[in-house]
Amino acid sequence: MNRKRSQCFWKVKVKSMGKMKSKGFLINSLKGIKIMFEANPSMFLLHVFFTTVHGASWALQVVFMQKFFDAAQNFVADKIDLGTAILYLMGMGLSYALCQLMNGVDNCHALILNKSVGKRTNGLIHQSIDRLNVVEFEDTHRLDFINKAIAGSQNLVWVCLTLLDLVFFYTIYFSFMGWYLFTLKPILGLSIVIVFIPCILSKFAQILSFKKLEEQSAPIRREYENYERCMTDKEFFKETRLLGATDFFTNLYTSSLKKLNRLVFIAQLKKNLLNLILDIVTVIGYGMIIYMLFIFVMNQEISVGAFAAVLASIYRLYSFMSELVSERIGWASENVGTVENFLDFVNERNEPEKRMPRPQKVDIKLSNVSFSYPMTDKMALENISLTIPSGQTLAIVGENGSGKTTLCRVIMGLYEASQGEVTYGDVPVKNLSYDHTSAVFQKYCKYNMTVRENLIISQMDKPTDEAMLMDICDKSGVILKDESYRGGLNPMLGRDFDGTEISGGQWQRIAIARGLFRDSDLMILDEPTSAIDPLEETRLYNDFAKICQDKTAIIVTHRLGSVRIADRIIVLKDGRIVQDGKHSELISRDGEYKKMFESQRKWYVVE
Ligand SMILES: Nc1ncnc2c1ncn2[C@@H]1O[C@H](COP(=O)(O)OP(=O)(O)OP(=O)(O)O)[C@@H](O)[C@H]1O
Repeated sequence: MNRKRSQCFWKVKVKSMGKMKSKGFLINSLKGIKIMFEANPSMFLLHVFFTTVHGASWALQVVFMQKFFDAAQNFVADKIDLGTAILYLMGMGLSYALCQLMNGVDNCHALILNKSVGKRTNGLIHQSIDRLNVVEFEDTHRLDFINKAIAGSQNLVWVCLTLLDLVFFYTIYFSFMGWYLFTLKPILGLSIVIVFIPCILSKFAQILSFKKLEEQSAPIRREYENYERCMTDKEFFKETRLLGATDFFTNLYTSSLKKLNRLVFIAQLKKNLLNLILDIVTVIGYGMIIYMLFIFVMNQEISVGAFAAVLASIYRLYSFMSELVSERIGWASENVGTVENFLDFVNERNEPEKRMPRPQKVDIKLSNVSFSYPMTDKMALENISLTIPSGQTLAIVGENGSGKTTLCRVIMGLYEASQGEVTYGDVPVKNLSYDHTSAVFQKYCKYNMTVRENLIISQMDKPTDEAMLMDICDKSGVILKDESYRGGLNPMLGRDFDGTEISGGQWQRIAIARGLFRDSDLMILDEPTSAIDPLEETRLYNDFAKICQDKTAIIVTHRLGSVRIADRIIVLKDGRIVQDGKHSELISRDGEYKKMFESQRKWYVVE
């Protein structure tokens, strides 16, 4: 059948498949087939038709081959004329041509079907990802599951096509051959089955042993891929080169690779030994079948045409059987787990959550809020009670790891509190959408797009004009007349698409401009100024205070020189609020804030 289309997908590595509780190939394939049918019913039915004709064309070829050889023998014996013999020859030629044509049509249509179904599966995956709670991305098991679901969305078509081919191609061909051989001589049908049994068993043994190999080698592969990244990845290689650590990583890489090669070598050795034994059994089996055929044809129990047709078909039967078991079913059974993940993932929540628009000009209230990240018992936030009146500028300060970023995310509703509640007015934040909220994160995105697109992406539906964008750039410290921005708002940023690479500080300013562009009633700056010098940071925060005059604003920073613009400062320590007040109040009391401020005093001129 030569279905080359699946080859590249067989290379997909599925990790920890053995740990997955699978509902099985049949049930998942049937569910997947339903999705394929719904994606494009006419194309799906056309594919079933092509596959059936393709299967039947191989059967037809066997019939025409027998007919032609019999006709040739009859022509030599003067029983039929040349015209009739040529007709049979043409019939055999046409059946061969039909086979090749259907092979091409079937494979090509499978690719087209894959594209069409791919649109639907990608759409389903994107919808499901859009519905995820952000905190789920912090859970590595959950991330693993999502990654497998994404792989499943790509594998679904090929896994389901395996079932369709099994029913509409292989079953048609094998049933015909079984019937054909049995009607010729029952012993022939039986002998072929006997020769195939060890072949099928050995293929299954190989699948199992390679599955085991995949499980054993997955952690080693991750290990050496990590060492390889440390030497070659854009993010790593400069520092690795500077540290002179390339040899160190090369040694680690080589030793992991050795471990992996050893595992693969043992598995390959077993496989080759098994194949050798199998080949011997098959050759003996073939020899016996050919001997039987010879005896039958000599005794005139079967015709010369039947002898030739069976001889030609034995190899094809074997190769189809081997292709079906080791390649198609082998690959499908390895990857059906990912399809199951995909089906589970897209069915998790059928209805998109309906969230209300976020109310504006209301107080934000946190009542006894605690939060812990997935896969850890440690509380990142503990029993936080806080009311942020509408229009207040609140600064959150504290040492590294005290919970500032986590608190911002809980306030925005990106993370749901493990205990307690966050409300906007009277409405729990979990029932609200993210509109009227703007945030610039510590780890902001560097979109490889134009300056204009980098800004307007925060609110695509907002009408813009050049002057407004220029003004926002100005307030965020994006100096468009700088060399980097030749072309004003239009130059492409980032190297991915041959754009201009700008400095870390410039990227941060672009991120701030993006945050400012979005219409918002709540604005959060989670330390987006680490790559900007302190004086420029102070200027930015002063501008920010003016922009946020009628908004609720939350700023997170380590540099206490900037927090004086805030109406109120809270100090976090180990996930708890330890101080709360204005700068002038906190500086006059002994406590965390004063300690932090004193240690930074040398940076600032204190009025
Ligand atoms: N993804 C995560 N999974 C588990 N724990 C996390 C995760 N992210 C943060 N934490 C933990 O939660 C606590 C609070 O982290 P958070 O990032 O909120 O602190 P922070 O005050 O913003 O730190 P920094 O000043 O370094 O940005 C820390 O103990 C941190 O180790």
